Amino acid sequence: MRAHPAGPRFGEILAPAGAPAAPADVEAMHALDPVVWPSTAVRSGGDALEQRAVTIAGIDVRDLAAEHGTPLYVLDEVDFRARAAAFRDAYADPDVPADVFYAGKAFLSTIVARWVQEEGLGLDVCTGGEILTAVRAGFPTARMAFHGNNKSVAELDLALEHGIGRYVVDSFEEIVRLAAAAEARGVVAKVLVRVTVGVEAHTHEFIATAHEDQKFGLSLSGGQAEEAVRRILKLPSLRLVGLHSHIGSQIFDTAGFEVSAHRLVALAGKVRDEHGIEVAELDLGGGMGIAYGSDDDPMTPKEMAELLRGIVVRECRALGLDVPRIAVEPGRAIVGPSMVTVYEVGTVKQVDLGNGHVRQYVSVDGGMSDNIRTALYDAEYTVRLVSRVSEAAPVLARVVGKHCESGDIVVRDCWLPGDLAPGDLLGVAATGAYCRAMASNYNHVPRPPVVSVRDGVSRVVVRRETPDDLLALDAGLESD
Ligand SMILES: Cc1ncc(COP(=O)(O)O)c(C=O)c1O
Ligand SMILES: N[C@@H](CCCC[NH3+])C(=O)O
Repeated sequence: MRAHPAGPRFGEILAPAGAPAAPADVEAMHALDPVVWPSTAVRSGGDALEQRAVTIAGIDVRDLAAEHGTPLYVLDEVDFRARAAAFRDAYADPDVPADVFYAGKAFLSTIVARWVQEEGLGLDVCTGGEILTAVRAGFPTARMAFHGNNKSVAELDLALEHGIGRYVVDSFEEIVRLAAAAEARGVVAKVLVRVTVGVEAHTHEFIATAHEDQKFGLSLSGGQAEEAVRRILKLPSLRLVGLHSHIGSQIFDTAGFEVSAHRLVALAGKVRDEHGIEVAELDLGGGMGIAYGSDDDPMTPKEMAELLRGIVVRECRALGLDVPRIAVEPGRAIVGPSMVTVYEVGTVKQVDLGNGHVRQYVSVDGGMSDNIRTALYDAEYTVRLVSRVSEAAPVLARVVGKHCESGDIVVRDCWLPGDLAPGDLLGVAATGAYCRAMASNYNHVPRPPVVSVRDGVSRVVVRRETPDDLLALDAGLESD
């Protein structure tokens, strides 16, 4: 392809220190790496460059933007279901029965809960709000597990009322609260003890959860986990079914899972020795990493399942334990890659970095209110011009939001065509997990909708908030 007449030539552009390498050619600048983008995302055919917009499930993103507005989260149903099914199949070993719970905290709506049910998965919930969403979807409550370090009495009662299948208890206080609530209802709650296994997971500090100095779980090394088992076994309204550990999120290094599985089985051995009972279930949590960029190389569900099964079986044999039922709770690994956020470009501004480089600040119509992950965790994303293809040479760019905050960054360092202009659409890949779920109304910005796409048809999953929705929360000037 020919280079843009006005700009530098492809292949001759040097990136400043710390920035990714510039794309080698027009194709690379527009490529949709299947590792990062949902499975049905492709550039449409046609020779004219403007025809080569991105389609998802056969729908042109320009049509999606025209119909639903921007910013817009586009959820690829086929991709979501395929990932859920891949987890289900990976853990479907007749010799070692296992359950896969989709972690609804990553993203939950009634439609998504229905897909999860139809694909044969269970559901991990951690608040009353998530429970009510799943209940509204008619999700079988026996296939739900209730997590959280500070479940309120009201939430526990709500869960018991709906017959939630598992309670992952996180503190001594919760054991007392849950036992009392179950007793008052005349039911027996099935519980797993959330164990802090003391693993330093290799991920961002804010999303690591099994090292000692944090709020989740009952410490293994401090003896609290064993003490929790003792207390549960004394309470007739609770039934101990298992042990649970979740080491963190966006993890690539399997060593943490291995150590965690090893320590949970060792604890199961101690429980057997002290109480003469074998725990029936071992839940190893979620946290499986996904590719946000082409360099990320996550394990497949199958590889991960084989690894975890292997460890649990081996360790149980060594201790003479029956192999318990295994569970995992992937959230990000199912919904993360299935969603793309589509933004419209507004202001484009150039800033001279003083080192021979210029940075193009590309402002979009959303930002940290629909994706807080870059600001919060230094997360990295892949962005593409999705409404057309451009032959302009790439420029070092930063995609920023519209909020009153300089840290309002969506994609910190990327290369985008040098002719980006207001009205162009950008797509940010792999925004399914913890983006809409953690969205806010900062600066009174209404949260974007989630629209699912399949076979050329789009469907609103969560509608767009309106300024009226936000104003309705304001008590107004009249106090009556
Ligand atoms: C207990 C528990 N299970 C599952 C998950 C899901 O994690 P991920 O979305 O990284 O798979 C989380 C979140 O980190 C969690 O806290
Ligand atoms: N919210 C975090 C993950 C935490 C998962 C819940 N324990 C993220 O966006 O990566």
